[in-house]
Amino acid sequence: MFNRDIIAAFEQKETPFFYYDLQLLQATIDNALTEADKYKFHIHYALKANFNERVLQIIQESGIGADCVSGNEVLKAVETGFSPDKIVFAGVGKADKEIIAALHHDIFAFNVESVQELCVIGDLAKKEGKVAKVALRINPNVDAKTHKYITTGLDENKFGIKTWELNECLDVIRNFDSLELIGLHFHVGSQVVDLNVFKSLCVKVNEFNNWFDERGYRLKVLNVGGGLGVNYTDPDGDPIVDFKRYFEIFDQFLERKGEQEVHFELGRALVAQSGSLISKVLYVKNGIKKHFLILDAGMTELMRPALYQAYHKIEHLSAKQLSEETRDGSVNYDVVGPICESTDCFGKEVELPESKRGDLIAIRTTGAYGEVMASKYNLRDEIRYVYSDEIV
Ligand SMILES: Cc1ncc(COP(=O)(O)O)c(C=O)c1O
Ligand SMILES: N[C@@H](CCCC[NH3+])C(=O)O
Repeated sequence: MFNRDIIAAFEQKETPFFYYDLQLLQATIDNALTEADKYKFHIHYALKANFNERVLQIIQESGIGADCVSGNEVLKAVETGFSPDKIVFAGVGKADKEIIAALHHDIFAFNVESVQELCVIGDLAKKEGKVAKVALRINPNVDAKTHKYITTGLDENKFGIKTWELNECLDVIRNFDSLELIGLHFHVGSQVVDLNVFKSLCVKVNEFNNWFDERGYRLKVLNVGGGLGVNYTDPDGDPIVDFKRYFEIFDQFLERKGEQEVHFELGRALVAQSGSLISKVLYVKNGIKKHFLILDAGMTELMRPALYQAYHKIEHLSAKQLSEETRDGSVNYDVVGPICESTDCFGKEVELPESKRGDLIAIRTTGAYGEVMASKYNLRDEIRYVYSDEIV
């Protein structure tokens, strides 16, 4: 991803910053759309993964819809130009003002997460003189086989409606003229790399689809959520995920009835590989048992390692500028940030070329859940970013 010219340009920039490869982003989107179009599948982009202005603009221009989890994300999607009839609003704790804002924008659908929320949306829509289109988010109890902190579709997770509450949901919907049931929504978790998980999800979706059909509800939309994982260990070998296989699975295993639409909410798979966090070595600390590389980026820029012990590939960019002969040997470093927390660590015992103050380091696959999860802790600088078309 990084040639000599790009690295030379990085050397002139103030670090840390997020670098976005917009060409890779475009290629990823194009590939996802090509594969989804084969089956007339609809893609919504999960804004929570990254709402950087230019990233979002490119996604909006591709015609993909928006999956939002807050009133502000709905507003951001509208401001960016996503058509309201392609905006869905999910989230386990929608506040009244967020629901009202979404109603005013006549969004495509609310993905409803509880019986109580259904009543609140029904009430608010009635007061606003609107009909809210709703999809019921059912917790399918499918194990996403991912990190326990990012699994969402198990009975013990807070998300979605439990199956034994579905009759009650139908009662509520029948009681409100201001509610229109348009579909079902599922999401099993994030960073799912075992595609068999999606086969199991399809089986569950079919069961629920039948359940509703038997009760006279031929639903317009089956929304199967997102969660498709990316390759964190080999970002250059595997820059675009296998959308072909992913969508094939849903075509093969999902039993659509009549004209039912299938909707996806992809976040990470669309944006993760196009982002890298670029940082400089501030200090090299050689201890008795450990060697530390202290970077100018920390958990405030990229929280995933501290939060989920997530792996991100760490690359020594300055060494790439040197010829083979002039490179020093390698050292195992704990690569850490400047934040006043011991969990502020990007990787332990990472084998890297022997490093010095000022060397450039790239932390890869940070286009998803990087910049958006940044914090001001320790009163850190605002996040900086650099786009590929600004430097080449
Ligand atoms: C309901 C819902 N939809 C979509 C997504 C997007 O997930 P991902 O970035 O894993 O594709 C998430 C996050 O996991 C989610 O909770
Ligand atoms: N933020 C998480 C994923 C959560 C996805 C939203 N449900 C991550 O970095 O992997």
